[in-house]
Amino acid sequence: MLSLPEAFRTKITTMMGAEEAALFFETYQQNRAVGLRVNPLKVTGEQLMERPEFHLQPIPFCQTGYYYEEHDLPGKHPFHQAGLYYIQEPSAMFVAETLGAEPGDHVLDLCAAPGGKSTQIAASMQNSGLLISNEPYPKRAKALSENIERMGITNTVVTNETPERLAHYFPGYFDKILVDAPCSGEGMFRKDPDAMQYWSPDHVADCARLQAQILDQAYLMLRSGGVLVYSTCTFSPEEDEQMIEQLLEKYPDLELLPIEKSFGVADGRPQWTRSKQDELSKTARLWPHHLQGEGHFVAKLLKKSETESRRNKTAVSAKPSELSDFQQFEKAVLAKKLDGIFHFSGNQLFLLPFDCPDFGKLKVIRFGLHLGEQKKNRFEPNHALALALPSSAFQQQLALHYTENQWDSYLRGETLPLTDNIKGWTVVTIDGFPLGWGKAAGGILKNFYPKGLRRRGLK
Ligand SMILES: C[S@@+](CC[C@H](N)C(=O)[O-])C[C@H]1O[C@@H](n2cnc3c(N)ncnc32)[C@H](O)[C@@H]1O
Repeated sequence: MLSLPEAFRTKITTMMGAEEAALFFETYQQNRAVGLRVNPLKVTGEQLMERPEFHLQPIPFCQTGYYYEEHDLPGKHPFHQAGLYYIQEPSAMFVAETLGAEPGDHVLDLCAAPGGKSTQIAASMQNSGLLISNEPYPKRAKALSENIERMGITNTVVTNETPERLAHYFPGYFDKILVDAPCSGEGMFRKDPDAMQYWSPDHVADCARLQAQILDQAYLMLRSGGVLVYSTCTFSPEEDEQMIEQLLEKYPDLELLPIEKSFGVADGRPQWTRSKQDELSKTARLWPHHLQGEGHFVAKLLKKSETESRRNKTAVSAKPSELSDFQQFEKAVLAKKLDGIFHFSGNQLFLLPFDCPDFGKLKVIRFGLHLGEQKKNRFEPNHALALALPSSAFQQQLALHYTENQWDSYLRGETLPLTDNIKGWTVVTIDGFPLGWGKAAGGILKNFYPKGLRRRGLK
């Protein structure tokens, strides 16, 4: 049994009443449910359910979500490295479902690391349109960028910026914005007991102040007719219904949209606000005593007025003469031609979606698909390229199988023996799904699995 902060217990009991509070506290004596979200850019849920290594049950409030059993250890399976799924707390999966991003949209995920929701949003956009996935803390932005890469996402620019600087570049630009705000984390005490150490009524108030500032910038960046989703993983009304109450008072052109609720997803609680207006029950709460998942709050808003947008230039294309080494590589190694804006950042070549804007002086960690590096008179592919395409897009592959040991050696960075007489860049696959690059010469495959991702003792 977790020992919850006393002030938290008292607050919840006052808010809910003794009867409901008892049901709520009871959940802290039970194990939490664990989930993974299948990556539809690469695989279907049915394909994974057929595998004997996994014991999956659908999560009813997320189309691509599944509960797994703890002993399945999906984080250690090579399919994880191949980006076939993202391990994610089940309730968190409801948030991106609510945003409803579609192919062709311009979407901003303003507080995005480590990327659970961004990877879900990009999947629902089927890699078409533009997602800007932002995180202000550099280390967290790096983890976000790695997850975007692992999941084979190509329509996303990862930025490491403050909301204020982004708003300067992108006023009135986005069709959809997600603010999955930094919060007091009350809903994650079971998942992350350390969060209890930081909890205090003052911390709740500090979080609420920061959330209001972030929302001001998100509002500026939303176009007229655009949709803003705000979410937290906390129960405190100051960060939830009261935050939305204040937002609606400050911006009368925002309107709450209904959220489809079933399978235990509950209404927001207007009775925990000053105005008690019914409208606030359109927001959603996910409670651990109502469903198999942790605590979350979600609100969905529509912006009705115009914000003047700025004319963004389009990202700069590489000159045809700069692309000759890449084109030679493309012809020799890939089975299909790539299309989009080819863009150099230093000597790194990226492929951007066609209408991608110029990012000026903003700090960008990843521009769309990282194709590789222009070396002296040759082109070297990036890991991201192996993970973004299906195995059929490569001319040569070394096919590894889960039931054999070689995949473990590959992920540790070892060279692999070859039986075929192949030469040059080769994609390494695990049961047909790309894992990374190798380069064949003299009967062995030199390992190009990125050093930073190599692990010891995966099994
Ligand atoms: C709840 S977490 C986001 C989780 C993420 N959306 C996901 O699904 O994986 C909130 C994030 O907001 C970031 N953050 C903190 N201060 C911020 C600010 N002023 N503006 C934007 N993001 C901020 C935190 O570093 C953290 O990564």
